[in-house]
Formats: sequence, structure tokens, C-alpha cells
Amino acid sequence: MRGLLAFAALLVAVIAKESFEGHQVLRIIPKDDVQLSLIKEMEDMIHFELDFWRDVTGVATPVDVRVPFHSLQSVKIYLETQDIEYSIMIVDLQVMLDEEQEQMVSVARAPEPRNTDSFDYTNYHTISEIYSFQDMLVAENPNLVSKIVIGQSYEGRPLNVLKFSTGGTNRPAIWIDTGIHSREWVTQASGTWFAKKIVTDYGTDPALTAILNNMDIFLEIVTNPDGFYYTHNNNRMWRKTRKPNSGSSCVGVDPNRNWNAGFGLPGASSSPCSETYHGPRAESESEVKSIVDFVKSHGNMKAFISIHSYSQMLLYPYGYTRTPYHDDLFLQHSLAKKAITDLASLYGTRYRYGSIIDTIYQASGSTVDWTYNQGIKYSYTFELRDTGRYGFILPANQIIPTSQETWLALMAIMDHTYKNPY
Ligand SMILES: CC(C)C[C@H](C(=O)O)[C@H](C)S
Ligand SMILES: [Zn+2]
Repeated sequence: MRGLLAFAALLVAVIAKESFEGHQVLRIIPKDDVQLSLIKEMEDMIHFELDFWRDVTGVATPVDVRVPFHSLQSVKIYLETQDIEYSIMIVDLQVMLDEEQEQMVSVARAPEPRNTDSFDYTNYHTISEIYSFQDMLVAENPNLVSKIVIGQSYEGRPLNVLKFSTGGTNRPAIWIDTGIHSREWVTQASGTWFAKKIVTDYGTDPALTAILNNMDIFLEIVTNPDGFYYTHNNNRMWRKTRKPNSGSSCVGVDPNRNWNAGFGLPGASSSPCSETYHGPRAESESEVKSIVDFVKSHGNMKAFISIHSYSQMLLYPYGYTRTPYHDDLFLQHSLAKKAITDLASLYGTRYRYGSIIDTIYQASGSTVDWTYNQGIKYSYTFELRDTGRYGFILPANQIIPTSQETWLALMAIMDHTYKNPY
């Protein structure tokens, strides 16, 4: 009966969903500054309804953009008449989404997991499945895991944070968040895998056991629950929060532009319709303010890792400025290098690393710029797999390998943080 209800619910959801039939994702390579600015101008061509999956950054750096079917011909003519090179990365986005959906229907038909051992880590899950997983993990490990609700989303969903602690009071701590951008599904899936990995390895893996005997780990898996729910039921490409913007028909704020660090400077948009809209003021989003309040009240956070996808990069502050030169730069650089070397050792997945502004693009009001300015020296943003073949629609069969390799990088950062107290 449960399978039938789930199947029916999914059927209704499919009917209510935005279609991406005929949408293509183009990869555009600007070969000089003239072409760079011509591509940049496309960001203001609102009528094209373009969705930049990888922003315009620099010459010879690929720009990935989802083009709705109705704009395809005009966009291709615009590019071809300017001799701007592009390739078609995804021929029909809806075909990929249908495949992803079919896989999820099969998961919905499966019997509900009785415990976190039988949970299906090889597939993507809904918010209610992930929240049930969190409650099961806490119930199975009462001496190691607890759940803290740090606030509510705009639509009233609890902001759940898993706390992994072996005792003490207000121990130095490490924060990991996934899914702040709701469409980056491999991140919430990896976060779920990380949670299980921590309880599995504590007591058996010496490095993790030493970390947890001296530090706490906080893990927020669904950091943008309203957006995540929306990707499952309405628009798989949704990135922002779901709070309406007064004076605009466009909904949502980019929660990775809403922090009080270079807020509103270049590297974010003042347009509510933009995917990088910074919001009416810093910390306007409860999903952001709740973390700010938690980090401030905790006061002993020593590492802060915010996990995104895609591009395979490990980034550290700053995103909003190239100055001031901060004295941790060498340390962050060398630790990032160690982390991505460990990551690559498993499956050979290659990451780039460096400061946000120099490695990907200028981004203001971003999470780790704020956490770094709070004195949290080891502040990093991950961009998980892939580099654009599938983008945000990463096949579910890559969830486990992505989680496993990323865990090695996380362990490098957590181990360093533990061994270099400050
Ligand atoms: C720090 C920034 C550049 C990260 C990036 C974004 O928020 O645009 C994510 C990878 S989507
Ligand atoms: Zn992101």
C-alpha cells in the first residue's frame, strides 16, 4: 500500500513539475576579452531566461548555461555571429531529469529502511527521507549523535543540525554543511553518507576517534529545506531560498550571497530575479541567520566547510576581494593541496584549488568569507563532482564514490584542525 501511495504522490508531483523539455546546457569558451564581455552581456538578456550553471569568469574558462528551448535559436545565432565557440553539453535536460526520476520512483517503491544500515545511500532522497534518516541515526547512537534544531526555514521547516560529540562542554568544533544550494543534490546525498561514516568509523578509525575524543562535529545536511523540497516537487533547477521578494514576482535569495561579508559588493546581484540575488539585507534569510546565530553562540568553531557542486574545486576566502592579503593564505593553500591530493588518491578525481575570487569567480556575501572573518581559520567551500558532463544532474551511481573521495579531503582538514589548535 505504501509503495502505491508513494508512486501516486510521485505521479502527482511529476504532473505539477516544471518541464525542461528541449532545454540545452551549452558550454561556451570565451577566447578573448571582447568575447568575455559579449557573454557577460547575455546575463542581462532577461528574455532569454538563461540559467548560468558556471558563471562568466575569465578568458578560456568554460561558461555553462542552461538555455530554454524558446531561446535556443536566438542564443546560438548570437554566439555564432560573434564567432564565439560553444558546445552542447546536455542535449535535452528533460531526458536526464526523466532518467533521474525513474530511478527515484524505484527507490520510492522499495520498503522503508528500518535502520541506517538498510538506508539506500546509492540513491537520491526526499527531505522527509533524509529527516527520517537523521532521527534513526540519533536513536541508534544516543551516546554519540544528537539533533539540534537551529531555526526554521521561511516555510517553517526545521533546520536540523546533527551534533557528533563524545562529551565535554563546548569543545572546539568543526562545522560541515551541504545543500545550501538546493539543486546541488550530490551534496545532501554526500552529507547523509558522511553522517553514517562518522558513526561507523568512531572507535575503529584512529584518526576520527582522536578528533571526536577532543572535538565536536556539527553537520547540517539539508541547509536549504524549502529550496530542496521545491527541487523535488516543482523545479529541479531551483538554487535559492523560497522567500518571496517584495516588489517582485521573482522568489528567493541566494543563500550563498546573503552573509555579512562584502555584502552587496560586486559578485552578487541586486535583482530578485537573479540566481545570485543577495537579498534585501545581509542575513535576511532565516536559513543563513540561524547559522550565524548558532556559530556566534557556540563561539568555539575551529573549521567551517560548506559543500556545493559542481566543478571539482576546493576554495578558500576571499570571494569578495583580492585584498587584504591575509596571513593564513599559505596555510589554507597548503592544507587545500593536501586535502585534494588525498581526495584524488581514491579514484583519481582531479580538483583545482585556491581562493574563491582567483579560482572560480568573484562572489560577495558568501558563507566562508563570513566564517573566516569570524576568526575560523579553516574555512573552505567544496565544489563536488563533476566538471560539467552531468552538472547538477549527477547520476546516482556517483554518490558513493563522490562521498568516499570527499571524505578523505574532509579528514585531512579535520585532522589538521585537531592537530593545530589555535
Ligand atoms: C563561493 C562560491 C563561488 C561558490 C559557488 C556559488 O555560490 O556561486 C557555488 C559552487 S554554486
Ligand atoms: Zn552552490
